[in-house]
Amino acid sequence: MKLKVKNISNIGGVVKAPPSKSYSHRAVILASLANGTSKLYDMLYSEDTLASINVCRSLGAKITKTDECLDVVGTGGKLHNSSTNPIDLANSGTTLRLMTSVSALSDNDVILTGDESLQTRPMGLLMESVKSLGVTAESLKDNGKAPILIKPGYAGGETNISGSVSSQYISSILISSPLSDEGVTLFVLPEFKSRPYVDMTLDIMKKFGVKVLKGFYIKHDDCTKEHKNCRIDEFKVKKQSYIPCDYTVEGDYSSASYLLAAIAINGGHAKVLNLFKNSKQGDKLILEILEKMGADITVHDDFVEISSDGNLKGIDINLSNAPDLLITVAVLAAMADGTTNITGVNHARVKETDRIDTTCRQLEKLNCKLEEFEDGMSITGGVTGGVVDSCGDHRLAMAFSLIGLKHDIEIDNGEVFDVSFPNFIEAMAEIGLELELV
Ligand SMILES: O=C(O)C1=C[C@@H](OP(=O)(O)O)[C@@H](O)[C@H](O)C1
Ligand SMILES: C=C(OP(=O)(O)O)C(=O)O
Repeated sequence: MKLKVKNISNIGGVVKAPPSKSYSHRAVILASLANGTSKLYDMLYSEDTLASINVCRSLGAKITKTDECLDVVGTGGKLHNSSTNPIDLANSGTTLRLMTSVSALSDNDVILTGDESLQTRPMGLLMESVKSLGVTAESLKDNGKAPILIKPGYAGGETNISGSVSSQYISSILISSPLSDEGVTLFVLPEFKSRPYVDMTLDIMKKFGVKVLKGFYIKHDDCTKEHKNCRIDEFKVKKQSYIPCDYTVEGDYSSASYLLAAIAINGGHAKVLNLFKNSKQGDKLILEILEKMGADITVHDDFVEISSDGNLKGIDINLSNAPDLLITVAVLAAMADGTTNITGVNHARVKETDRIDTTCRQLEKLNCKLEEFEDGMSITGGVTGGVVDSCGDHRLAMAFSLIGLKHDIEIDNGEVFDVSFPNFIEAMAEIGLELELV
């Protein structure tokens, strides 16, 4: 279906950010591993988080959605796979990565797979790293990708992994490690990308009663100024149990980036509720980005206020810790004056799509001047209207719809926002941008 603008009226107002996708995945997985009943409030029910709920059910958690919350009776870490078929995780990289290590706690085989895009997501480093922990995870097509067969058994011990491809591997090992036979010591080798997602993992593990000891070393041989190429992080997780917890999911800064960017591009004033000042989400960086581009941002304890006159300027920005902002920032750049240089996002090439490639190709269709690099892109402001394709990537569909504030745009395969932000159309309408699927 095509996503396009139906009407634009009085851009601005008050809107609630949807619940965090990353915390929703983690909440249901940790509650499923806990010994007893957890109540999860304000969960995101999107295609991706439903994949996590479904796989947790298949592995033995009793999960009921009530009017108030998601009720999860956990397994105490004693998993059993009731599914005789491969478990379909649809488009969700987070579920595939986090559940690969967790599935080794099952007393029978588990096969995890997903849609065509998910079957392109790299899994090799994770499978290799958990081998040293006594976990057998193998790619059934022998290409380092899903479908992945995970055998029972998780001894624990010591292992290391490069942080340069996906932080989800690190979160996966951390989440599963307290339930291994002897606990885990994990070393993360540089460069550690998307680190705030691991901070979020540690944050919610603590809420579910699990302690992780953190340390780091500097390996001075090839030390650079920022230490980013010589820091080795260490995480020590003793054998311990998850304690059930009543947990409320905070708002999502990645999803909120579309709401905030709409105001920045068009001009206007809005309050976006449910965004917390002390959040651990790396995508909070959108606030700094918008401010640097020329919007006025006020951060309150639990909401963000934005004002803009619609005049934005290009900036230099490293998105190594906030790769999900890439397409939002690229669209902001295309609507700004001057040049924006985006760096640090080689890992955005292995997401739902190769996001550097897909974003550049779609912007080119709108006559945007840009240069593509291995780890980012340089974009000079100025676009026309036109027809683009989401390439099946939810963030591409949502970000490109913002161009509709100034130009006629149609996004083919535009319905994919259900992956992370099912009420995207309703939320955008609340701030005056009425979109439709035709
Ligand atoms: O752990 C998570 O919840 C996520 C980690 C990030 O992936 P990488 O660590 O692969 O960059 C991010 O892009 C993804 O949307 C969600
Ligand atoms: C990369 C993303 O998610 P995942 O890795 O869970 O597919 C995303 O939501 O942009």
